Amino acid sequence: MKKTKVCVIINPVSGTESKKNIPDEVAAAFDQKEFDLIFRLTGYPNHATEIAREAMENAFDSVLTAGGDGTVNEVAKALVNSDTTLGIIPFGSGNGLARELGVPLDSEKAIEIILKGHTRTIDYGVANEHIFFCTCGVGFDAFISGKFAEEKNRGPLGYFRNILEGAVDFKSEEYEITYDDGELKERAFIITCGNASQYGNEAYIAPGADMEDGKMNVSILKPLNALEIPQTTLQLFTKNIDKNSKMTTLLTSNLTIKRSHAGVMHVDGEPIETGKDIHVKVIPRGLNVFAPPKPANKQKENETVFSALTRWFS
Ligand SMILES: Nc1ncnc2c1ncn2[C@@H]1O[C@H](COP(=O)(O)OP(=O)(O)OP(=O)(O)O)[C@@H](O)[C@H]1O
Repeated sequence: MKKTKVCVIINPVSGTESKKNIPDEVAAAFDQKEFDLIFRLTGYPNHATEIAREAMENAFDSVLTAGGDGTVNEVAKALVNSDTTLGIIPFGSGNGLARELGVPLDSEKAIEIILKGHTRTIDYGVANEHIFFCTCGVGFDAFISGKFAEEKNRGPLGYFRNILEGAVDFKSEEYEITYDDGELKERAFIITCGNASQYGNEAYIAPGADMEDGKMNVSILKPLNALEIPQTTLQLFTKNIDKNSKMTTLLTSNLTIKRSHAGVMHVDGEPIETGKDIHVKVIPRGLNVFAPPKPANKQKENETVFSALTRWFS
């Protein structure tokens, strides 16, 4: 019988936890009579894309990634529109795609999900030729992603420190936005295109987004004053930010953002320098990924502060 070929890509620097036991954990879980396993460590940024492309060209059935959203993005963008399935063993700081798909953050349970073999085929987005799976955008979040890229502490504390420091330096810009049903001009603190509903870390910037609807939810948040920040932060973590009076939400498959000068945007949390104009589109159902079945009613459940805190600390 032909064995199933599985390539496991490990990013040794993502997140805060050690990955040294991952090869043993995966090798113990997969029956070697059924699976051919190879393990590869990434040595530099974008190395994961090269490894995943090689695996795809060599007819690997699946590529598993032990890393965060940056590594998942690097692997997944090599696998789009192919028969090779992505598996996620979350080891990042934000783990946005894993959380969005209901993949457990515990590595043993994530491996179980992969072994169960249930897959989903999700949409992905392209922003000026850069592929994303969760979110891309401009404004404060892109500014913070640039600061976080230089941060040594990759955990949530590093994020919080950068957010607090960034709030002092950041200036909102004016944008012209064209989407499927019209156009608008807005000064914005954040413009986020959500294929997924969250950035990662359960921060729900686009609570209504669905990864299988062929569309993105665009969240445009106007500049906030100091008194509005606590409530907006609470709404971000309780899936209620779409109710904020400063938020406009668009549902679209294409979007153009024009700004007065070139600058940074983020793509799945990674900062990228790009031009004045940003074109974003959704490619429907382009990535196969191991995940638990989608809940029957993926209507967003609003959360209480208590349930959000429980999720964070559990
Ligand atoms: N050997 C390496 N040395 C330095 N950087 C690497 C190496 N291998 C991969 N990278 C880079 O590490 C970066 C961070 O990885 P990743 O995004 O997976 O983790 P994270 O930022 O901690 O998690 P998350 O994106 O979920 O917040 C990626 O941009 C990737 O290109």
